[in-house]
Amino acid sequence: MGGFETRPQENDKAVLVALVNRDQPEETVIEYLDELAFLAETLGLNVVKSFTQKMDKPDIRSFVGKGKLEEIKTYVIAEEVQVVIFDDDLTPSQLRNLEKDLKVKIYDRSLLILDIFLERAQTAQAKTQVELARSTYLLPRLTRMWTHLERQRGGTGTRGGAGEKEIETDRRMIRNQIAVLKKKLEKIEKQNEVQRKSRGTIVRVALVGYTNVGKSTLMRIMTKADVLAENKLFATVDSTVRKVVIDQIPFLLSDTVGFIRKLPTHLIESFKSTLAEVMESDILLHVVDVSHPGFEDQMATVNQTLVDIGAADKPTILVFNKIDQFKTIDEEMREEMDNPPPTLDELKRTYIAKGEDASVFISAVNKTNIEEFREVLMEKVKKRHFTIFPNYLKDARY
Ligand SMILES: Nc1nc2c(ncn2[C@@H]2O[C@H](COP(=O)(O)OP(=O)(O)OP(=O)(O)O)[C@@H](O)[C@H]2O)c(=O)[nH]1
Ligand SMILES: [Mg+2]
Repeated sequence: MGGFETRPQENDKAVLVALVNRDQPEETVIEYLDELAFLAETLGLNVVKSFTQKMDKPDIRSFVGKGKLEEIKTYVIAEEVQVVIFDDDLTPSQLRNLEKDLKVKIYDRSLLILDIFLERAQTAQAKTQVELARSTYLLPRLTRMWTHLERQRGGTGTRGGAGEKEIETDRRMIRNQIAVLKKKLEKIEKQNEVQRKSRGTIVRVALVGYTNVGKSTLMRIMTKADVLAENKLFATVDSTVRKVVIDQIPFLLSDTVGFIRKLPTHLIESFKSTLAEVMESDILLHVVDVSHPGFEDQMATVNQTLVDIGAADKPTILVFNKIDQFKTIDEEMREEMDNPPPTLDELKRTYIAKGEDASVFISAVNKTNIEEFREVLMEKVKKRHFTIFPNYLKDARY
């Protein structure tokens, strides 16, 4: 049959390609590649190898240098690799050149994330948002291959290479599609706004955090609701809001899409309305996977994303999750190391000393310290609640 499908097939063989900064430590590089592999595996791909090149800036023509490209090409042919995934966004011309040189599906980080979102989106709103972000991303990147792919996807199915004319027709089609999606989204957003307003004044708490840290698991514990939690990146793409009542005080708890490094900007842009739950909330629960070696980087990414969406100044509780998985290095080894990683106790002391935010250390899966977490949360919820309703308990009693 020949031809390519738009999206990689389950179990397609994939290789990863990333640039390494001269001053990046080895562990960071491994972590970043692991994350890219996790993204690819979330989409069902079979990652067989990764290539890195020490370079501060990508090559204008082909992202990696000539020699590295040859090396990748040799491997791709020998091992019958079907997809090559680049860790950074490719420019339209890099994409074209790489397609020409490697003759397999070329993906980049953004497109991978967009496709995961596309697969995961449940509600009409999330679906429309992802389609919009994806179309906006693809518009300047239409190549002969993509045009061919998108046509197959849309069922128009032209066989053989598409010409410049067809690319132009497809551009027009995608532009129209973008306009339609935008209108659709506006309509959905209006409905949602009405819904959000009709909830009245009630304290609103939002779970935020890097992807896969345990937000949905915590949501499930707090609400006993059936929320999907999975060891996959971006298990949650839609927002869920539930009412919780603790100590007679009601509040709304929302679970939403997780953040990640280099989240495509189009995606943030089109997810702004989903993130409205975060923007309009009174209190943030910033969940952190403390067992992840890069958790502090992840926290920085989350904080930056919160700044980007204008939600950085809210009262926040840092919830350090997965303490059951936290790896401690034994004393003897620790003494021999120049710069040993902190123990859990040291971490606790550091974050308590920082003191701007409340912090708790829990295991959502083992339900460790959940009581303490509830107390810290309720203290903040009550404070907010009584600012909104100074007479609440009095009214309730009499
Ligand atoms: N060991 C351990 N695993 C946990 C804990 N909490 C959650 N997990 C696991 O971590 C994985 C991700 O959990 P989720 O609740 O889906 O994470 P999330 O933050 O909602 O992830 P996204 O929706 O993908 O952003 C699942 O496999 C959970 O079972 C914990 O306290 N300890
Ligand atoms: Mg989730």
